[in-house]
Amino acid sequence: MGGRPLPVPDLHDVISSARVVSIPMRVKFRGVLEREALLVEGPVGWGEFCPFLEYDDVESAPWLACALEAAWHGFPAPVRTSIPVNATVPAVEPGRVEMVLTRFGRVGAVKIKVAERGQSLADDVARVAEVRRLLPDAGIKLDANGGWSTDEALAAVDAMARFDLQYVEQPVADIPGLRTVRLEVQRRGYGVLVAADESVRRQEDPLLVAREDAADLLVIKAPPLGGVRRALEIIAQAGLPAVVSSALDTSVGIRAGVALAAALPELPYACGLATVSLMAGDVTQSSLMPDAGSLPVRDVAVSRTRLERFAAAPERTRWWLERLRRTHAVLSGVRMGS
Ligand SMILES: O=C(O)CCC(=O)C1=CC=C[C@@H](O)[C@@H]1C(=O)O
Ligand SMILES: [Mg+2]
Repeated sequence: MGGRPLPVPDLHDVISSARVVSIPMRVKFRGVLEREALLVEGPVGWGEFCPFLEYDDVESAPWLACALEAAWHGFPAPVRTSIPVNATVPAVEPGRVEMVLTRFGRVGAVKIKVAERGQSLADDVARVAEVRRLLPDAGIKLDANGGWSTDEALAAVDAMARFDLQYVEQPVADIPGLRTVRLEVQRRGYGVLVAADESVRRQEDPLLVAREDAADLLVIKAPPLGGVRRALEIIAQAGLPAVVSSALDTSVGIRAGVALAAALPELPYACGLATVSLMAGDVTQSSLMPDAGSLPVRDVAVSRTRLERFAAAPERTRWWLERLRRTHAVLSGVRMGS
């Protein structure tokens, strides 16, 4: 698809600068309490390779392409200087919502995790109600990570539309289900939109959801799509509004998301790029954290001291370097951006 593939640097050059970090989370997020990432330094800066641990090498290959783009090629020209961002509230109990929100400072929008395994609709309603109570004017979006059936998704929208929701992200797992939920929510007249996330980033064809008219907007993460340039192409071809979101990365990975959001011709919603606020550390002294609801579009200077402080245990470092070797082999076979 699209533009000229970027050359993949030699494994030796990639591995020689690789550093593995393990950063504790302040709040458990998607089951993760320690976020591990491998950072590489190339001729133009640092890149972050942090596919989730359960991903295989083929699924991880575009994540490496994204890291190598950042470190060896840099980013396309920005069209804006700051990016509006949302706070992200994990599936915590209502009593912890205020503490989580405090970490983000003043924001104009909040994304709330719902449909967590082991929790009920009543738990979701209580969490969303608490956010609405604390922030009466904020834009609210929900993210179910595909955790509902279509009936459950419709019941959830019935129960929570009164909180004035902007959109529900990936209410159900599959594309036909997403389309059903989208059309039925539209028919019920709630004015709540349906966004696709996993149906773009974990789908062999990231454009299928758009072709099937199954979503009103796309939530886009640069790493699973193979980097900023490739993500820009996919968004342009999809022809739908896009919200750029993080992969729960350090400020180095967030920088790629910021570059993507900065290069998009339109940016109608706050982006999910404030997640460094959920972490208890970073690899830079000047983290990409929100100030008055926005992130600046700027580079990130990596601190050697912090790479040391958060260095992963030797066996985890070995595991990541092996993963890097295997993924590099996959990527060299398919070429970046192809
Ligand atoms: O979009 C946001 O507000 C923050 C990022 C975020 O929610 C996610 C980051 C990484 C993994 C995902 O489970 C999750 C998501 O599903 O969007
Ligand atoms: Mg999501």
